[in-house]
Amino acid sequence: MSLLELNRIGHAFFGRTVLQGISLGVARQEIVALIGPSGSGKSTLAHIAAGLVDPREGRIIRRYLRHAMVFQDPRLMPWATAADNIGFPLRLARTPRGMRRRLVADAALRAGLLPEDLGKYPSELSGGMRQRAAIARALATDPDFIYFDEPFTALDVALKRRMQDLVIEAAASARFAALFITHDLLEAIRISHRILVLDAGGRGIAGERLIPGNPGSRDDQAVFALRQDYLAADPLFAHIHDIDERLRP
Ligand SMILES: Nc1ncnc2c1ncn2[C@@H]1O[C@H](COP(=O)(O)OP(=O)(O)OP(=O)(O)O)[C@@H](O)[C@H]1O
Repeated sequence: MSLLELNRIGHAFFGRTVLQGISLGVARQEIVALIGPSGSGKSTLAHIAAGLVDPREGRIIRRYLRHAMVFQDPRLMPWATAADNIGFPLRLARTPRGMRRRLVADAALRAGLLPEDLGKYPSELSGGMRQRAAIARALATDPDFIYFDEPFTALDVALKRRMQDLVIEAAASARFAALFITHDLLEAIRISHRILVLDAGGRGIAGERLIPGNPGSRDDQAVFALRQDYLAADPLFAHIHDIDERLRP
């Protein structure tokens, strides 16, 4: 049974249809990448799935216990240290201070932050460190589902790769499921079990591909080769680099 189920979701902003007839499911411990052209409604769909936006149509079934979100912008509070940022959702949940400190330290370690980084303010952290703090904040509450909304788009290639590995390792050890939104096909192939492609005109899911092997077990050559195959020969991926506003009627 899926942890997250979307049934025929539709949405419009100011009368303009953004999403139509979107149905998808994410199983326990499954990482599903959602890919689609810029403006095709990926973020809107993640916001709807997470309950931040009410859809105009459709039904959402959430069977997970706790979700967390990681956005492209780390969204850290500038006046709070990394530790206080990471611990913020725990504070909201009234987790006792001692336990909070332990959970923050553990999440920070898993996200690749050093103990000395925890006392720093966001302005004292690099872009990569800030994103690590955002991931640590997500991991701290021990979610069984995480929404990632293009979290690494702003990072350079080498850092992006390290952050992808971090997510792959964290997902394997903490056993969370994820909906991972990206417009980077290579990232989708590296990180996910399954790729869903949004229709370029917003009319549902155009199709899906199961990626052979498990995230973390695929060698680079296979990942690059699969990306080449998809881009060169698979019609499902023909429009993923379009800007959909130009395609819409
Ligand atoms: N709050 C809003 N009010 C009005 N229009 C919106 C709002 N949020 C998104 N849109 C519009 O809905 C469409 C889909 O936006 P969305 O951000 O979901 O797409 P996306 O696929 O995530 O794009 P990108 O890959 O560029 O981030 C866009 O045309 C966008 O301008």
